[in-house]
Amino acid sequence: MLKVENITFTYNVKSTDAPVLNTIDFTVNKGEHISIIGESGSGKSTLLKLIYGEYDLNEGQIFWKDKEILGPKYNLVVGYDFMKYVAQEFDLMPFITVEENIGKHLSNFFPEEKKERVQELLTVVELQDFVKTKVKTLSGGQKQRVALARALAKQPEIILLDEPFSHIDNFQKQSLRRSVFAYLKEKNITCLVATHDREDVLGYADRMLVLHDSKIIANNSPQELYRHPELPLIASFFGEVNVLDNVIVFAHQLKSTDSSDLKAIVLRSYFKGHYYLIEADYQGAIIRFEHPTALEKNREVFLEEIKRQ
Ligand SMILES: Nc1ncnc2c1ncn2[C@@H]1O[C@H](COP(=O)(O)OP(=O)(O)OP(=O)(O)O)[C@@H](O)[C@H]1O
Repeated sequence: MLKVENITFTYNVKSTDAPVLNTIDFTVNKGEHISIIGESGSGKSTLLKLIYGEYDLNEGQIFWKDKEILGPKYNLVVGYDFMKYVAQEFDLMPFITVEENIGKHLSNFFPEEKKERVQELLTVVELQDFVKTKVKTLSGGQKQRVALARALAKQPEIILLDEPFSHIDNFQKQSLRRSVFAYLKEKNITCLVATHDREDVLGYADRMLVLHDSKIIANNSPQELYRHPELPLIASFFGEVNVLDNVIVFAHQLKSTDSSDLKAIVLRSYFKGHYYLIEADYQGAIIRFEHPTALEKNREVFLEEIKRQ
């Protein structure tokens, strides 16, 4: 189990700046999949780096099982064998092949096993055709996949992923995500994923931690946070949000009807695939709802709320 106990961290200890993270406290069970979300600059990467032991904490402690994770003040070499961290910058060796990068820390005593292991990992990250390719010739997305495979090579107990699919194109993202996350679950590897992308979360995360103003403002399952978002910030992670009479209403919970008290004037329609997102003026403020077709500007619409599914 990972225990993060009341940690506080400031990059510049001498400054009077507010801490980047303030009394952060949570636990993660073995094999659990946690998503860390929050606006840009909310401290997601910093939290992963602290868990990895890259910096010294100002206050608090971090434990993996009974082992305390310590920063550079106490450790000559950053990091532990049981934990891997895949940063946004991948830190690969450019002049050797994909195969050599992934197998770098695997034993050479059993060359057949090593080859099989590398092959297995290349399948997980869907990079089978690039075994002998030199890393420097790969695209950003391909490098990101090599970094993922390398982190998995020695089967860590816990893996920290910072925006793991940010460089992968949309054509491959879905299937790669399924493959990597299924692999982590199957091997019971605990994972913490910092992300902006709700597709990385929904369907995969057991729990979401939401960071805001240096604190954790929510720590719950995606289902629970979707059904009962306490703040627009949390709700907006799941989709377009309106606040009507202090109640959070998703755009997909509003539909047009023949008449209602909620009268709005259409401003703009956005094509979204199987629906249009309509932006309308409601009492001088913007309201957004979903509609099967585009609606012409200045048209009057009446909206009603449908229950959250
Ligand atoms: N090495 C550093 N030195 C000083 N300040 C830093 C350093 N790294 C990050 N920060 C600051 O700490 C805060 C949190 O940054 P962090 O990268 O953890 O946020 P994030 O939530 O991961 O952001 P993003 O979603 O944009 O990646 C930001 O205000 C950032 O400017």
